[in-house]
Amino acid sequence: MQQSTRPAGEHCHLPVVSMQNVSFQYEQRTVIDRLNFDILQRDFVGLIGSNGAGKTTLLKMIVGLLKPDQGEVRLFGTPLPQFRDWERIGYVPQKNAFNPLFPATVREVVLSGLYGRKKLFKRINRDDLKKCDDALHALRIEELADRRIGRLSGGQQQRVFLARALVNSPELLILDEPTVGIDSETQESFFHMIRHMHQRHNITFLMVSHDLDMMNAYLGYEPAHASGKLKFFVKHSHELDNCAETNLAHSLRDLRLADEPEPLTAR
Ligand SMILES: Nc1ncnc2c1ncn2[C@@H]1O[C@H](COP(=O)(O)OP(=O)(O)OP(=O)(O)O)[C@@H](O)[C@H]1O
Repeated sequence: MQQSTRPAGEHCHLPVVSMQNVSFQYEQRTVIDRLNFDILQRDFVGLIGSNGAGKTTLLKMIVGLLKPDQGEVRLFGTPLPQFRDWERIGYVPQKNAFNPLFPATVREVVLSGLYGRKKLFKRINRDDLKKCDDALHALRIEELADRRIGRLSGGQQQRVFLARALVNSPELLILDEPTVGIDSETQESFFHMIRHMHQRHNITFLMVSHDLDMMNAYLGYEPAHASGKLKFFVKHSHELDNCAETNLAHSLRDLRLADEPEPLTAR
């Protein structure tokens, strides 16, 4: 098994996710086998693998929904069992499907991203509403704010979940096939937006996608690391030895899905 060899620098390349010798089994069947891999600040990691390769399982372990059978996961340097700063992480799970009768509005779903795991009953203040409006604006769904989530199309719901993941201005955004069910124009616009977020907004990405064209165009053709059937494609937002540009603007307000997406080309 290959080990990740990239250096973790001292400045803006500290490990955001660190996986050491991580294994996971479902009922005696090994899905992840002694994985060693670090995601550094401002990396964009594209995770590719065939159906059943263990991609979703890995993401669930990183967000604490599954516990590794062996090895250790650290988030921002803290062992996962002790990690509490969940607002630093935005997660968009795969295939969010809502019962049409589910009563929450789009605004309520996006606001629920602010509560995190420790502030379930937090009162909503003006600042929260502003953050929500900015997230709705970024995903171009302001006009859906008062609609019931269960009555939206799959693609519209997906945008709502992205807005929910962005509402805390997370440092790490984890996306599990985020464009499934979204039309191809919106997909291009979405990729354009996340590339922009990666390059200009100091966000680290871990994204599962079956869209090889997009992955290859942005992240190249050679995976930086492979483990079992999982392949990790990595692009850092700048040269690893040039951290001068660390203080980038980080504002949701500046983000917005483009009307006319730019063509998808490698930088
Ligand atoms: N709750 C579960 N119980 C038992 N086996 C499971 C469970 N969830 C997933 N698996 C199995 O573990 C393997 C990895 O599943 P996982 O969902 O992580 O794959 P994936 O790479 O995300 O696949 P896909 O591209 O199809 O989404 C699969 O063989 C799957 O059948």
